[in-house]
Amino acid sequence: MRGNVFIVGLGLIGGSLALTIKKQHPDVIIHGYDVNEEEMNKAIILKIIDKKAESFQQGAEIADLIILSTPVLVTEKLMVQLANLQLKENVLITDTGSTKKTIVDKAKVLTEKGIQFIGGHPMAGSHKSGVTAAKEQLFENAFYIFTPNSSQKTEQINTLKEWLSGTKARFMELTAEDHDEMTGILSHLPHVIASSLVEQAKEAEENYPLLSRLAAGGFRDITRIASSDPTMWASISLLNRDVLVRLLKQWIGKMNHITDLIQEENFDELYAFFQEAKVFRDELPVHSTGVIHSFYDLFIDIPDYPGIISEITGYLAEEKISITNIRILETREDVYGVLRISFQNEQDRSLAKECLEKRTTYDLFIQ
Ligand SMILES: NC(=O)C1=CN([C@@H]2O[C@H](COP(=O)(O)OP(=O)(O)OC[C@H]3O[C@@H](n4cnc5c(N)ncnc54)[C@H](O)[C@@H]3O)[C@@H](O)[C@H]2O)C=CC1
Ligand SMILES: O=C(O)C(=O)Cc1ccc(O)cc1
Repeated sequence: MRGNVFIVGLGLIGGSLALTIKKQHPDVIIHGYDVNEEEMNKAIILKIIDKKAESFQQGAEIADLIILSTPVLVTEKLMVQLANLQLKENVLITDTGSTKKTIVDKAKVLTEKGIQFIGGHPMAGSHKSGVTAAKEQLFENAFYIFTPNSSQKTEQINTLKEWLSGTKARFMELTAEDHDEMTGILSHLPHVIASSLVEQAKEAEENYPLLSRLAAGGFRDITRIASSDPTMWASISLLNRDVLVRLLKQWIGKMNHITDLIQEENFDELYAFFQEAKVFRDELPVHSTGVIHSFYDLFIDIPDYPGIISEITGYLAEEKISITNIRILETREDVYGVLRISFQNEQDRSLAKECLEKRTTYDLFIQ
């Protein structure tokens, strides 16, 4: 592909898409725009974009492809602005927002003027934000959902898929309604719950100052996503509010029921509740990279002795397996610690697992 790609919102998602598009289509010029001047400058320094647009209008008017990767409430406003600009005749516009129904509805302001808009949502990411977190492999193997309207031609969708082929994502088409219902269940509701668990712990810390230090294991796993950007999540909660409010009421109903079971000391029904959840959770596909999975992490139960980390990284280095991050997750009361090593992709993680299985006796696991 050739031409000008204009990316608005140079954060984790905009930056990562810029990298994948440039890699796949080296002849294109990637123009970037962000209200935060610092993010734009970082994007240039890190070679994530080729040029800073002089303004939203200037970047939009020369573009063949426009990608809106801003918080969803902002995206809707930018769509209205785009409808009033002199865009190229065949420009294709897409977004990356985590909600789709209201955005696709808003697209009428564009389609009425003959401008093509196809809603998009790369369902991979992380709790990190900003252009410095951008990476080329972010979307590899993840689902990338499109929510075209009924009048959109296959040719336009195929053109968008071609632009985005460097993501190596698995493209899927859904209605905006189905998209918002499923992401509500898998992503938006869990985010609200994760943040509320953290809030509850924060309030309890006044009486139990040791609480933060003890927060490990399960609590950390279930609340990781509470570290995500608050502007992004407040916007998502408002735009998917009908679905989210319904899901929250359903969840509160379930929690009331569980509360009753606990109060009644009803072991059998509590057992059934935990058992059903375990069976469904255990059967979720492990290697998929939907909303549920976003990292290529390998966890290693290591003995706590000096030199252990260099021993492990040494084995990986000898087999030329690169790592992107390394962290001791928790120091437990017993002898073992858990080392988490992150890799760029599934292949590197499998090679690492094989390498360490061969060379060590430590327990390895993938979440
Ligand atoms: N973070 C994630 O894991 C995922 C996020 N998304 C969606 O992608 C979009 C972008 O998310 P992230 O990249 O994570 O956010 P981010 O916070 O890393 O980046 C968003 C960028 O938009 C910029 N921005 C805000 N208002 C603007 C405006 N009026 N004009 C130009 N730039 C503006 C911000 O300064 C920021 O640099 C959101 O709609 C989000 O719902 C989709 C999939 C995953
Ligand atoms: O960090 C995680 O696990 C996420 O859930 C990332 C994420 C955030 C928003 C999306 O719309 C899709 C993926």
